[in-house]
Amino acid sequence: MRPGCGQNRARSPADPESPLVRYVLMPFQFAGTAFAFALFGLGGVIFGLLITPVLKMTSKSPEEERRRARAVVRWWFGCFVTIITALRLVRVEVRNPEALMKEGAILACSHPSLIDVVCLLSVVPEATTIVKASLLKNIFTRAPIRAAGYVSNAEGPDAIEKLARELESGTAFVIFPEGTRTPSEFPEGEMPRLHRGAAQLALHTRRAVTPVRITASPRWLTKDRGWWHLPEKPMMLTFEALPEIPAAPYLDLYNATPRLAARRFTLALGRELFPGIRQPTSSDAP
Ligand SMILES: CCCCCCCCCCCCCCCC(=O)OC[C@@H](O)COP(=O)(O)O
Repeated sequence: MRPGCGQNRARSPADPESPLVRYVLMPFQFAGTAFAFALFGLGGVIFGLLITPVLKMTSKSPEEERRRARAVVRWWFGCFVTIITALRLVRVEVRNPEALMKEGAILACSHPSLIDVVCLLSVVPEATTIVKASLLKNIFTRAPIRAAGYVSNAEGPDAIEKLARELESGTAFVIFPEGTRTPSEFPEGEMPRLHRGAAQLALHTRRAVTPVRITASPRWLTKDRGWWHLPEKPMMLTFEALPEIPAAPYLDLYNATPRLAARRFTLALGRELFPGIRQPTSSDAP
């Protein structure tokens, strides 16, 4: 037996990792991805021109309008994931979907790829999220974001109350505590510094946070490389909801020093999202 032949197993012609399939597929993947992104943006424009007015005219309340807008976004994101999966660029594994379906859950996630948020919002039944303020100025994304009532990261403390009401009504909240995509490499072996919004919301509402460890391999649609750097084999995107971090053990501290409680809570979250990676130094300073 040749050494290492376990790793170099013969590939069937249909194997998406075989070089032949890769070279035949690549032009289709390239064109298909460009098409899917164009479709994504076009969807955002059509949303503003057609869907928003229709939702306004046919919904009985602003809540219903928002719920239906979220359903449209969810469906559209599902279509996008289907296209990208059909192009053999991504494979999705959701380890415990039931944890993502829970009403009123705070889902705090790592963010290895631009597409993980699209995938997650296509899975969670009724969800809100925080978006970069710039997306509210972008003509391709602003209409659906407004209609779906997603929260801008430029909003102040009022957002906490708004989100607390949403959680109360059963809406889940998807948040990426890094505030940006997870870097390809951790500088100096330290995990990124996490924002404390998820912890603050959990402590304010006395709810648990569900850490959702999202991993991607090989990485694609990262912050440092354009979408045209297609992955050599389908990116395996894995979603794993971990045991909830309850708010209760932090509430006494929260009543005395809210900032410190939020910091400690966030450290616990970081340990779950990035196991074995060192916390940023001085992040537990009072
Ligand atoms: C016909 C239906 C049309 C629907 C069109 C959908 C377009 C809606 C856009 C919703 C945006 C989803 C939320 C994204 C959250 C967000 O803010 O993502 C930014 C980060 O990931 C990346 O940040 P960075 O790594 O710093 O670039």
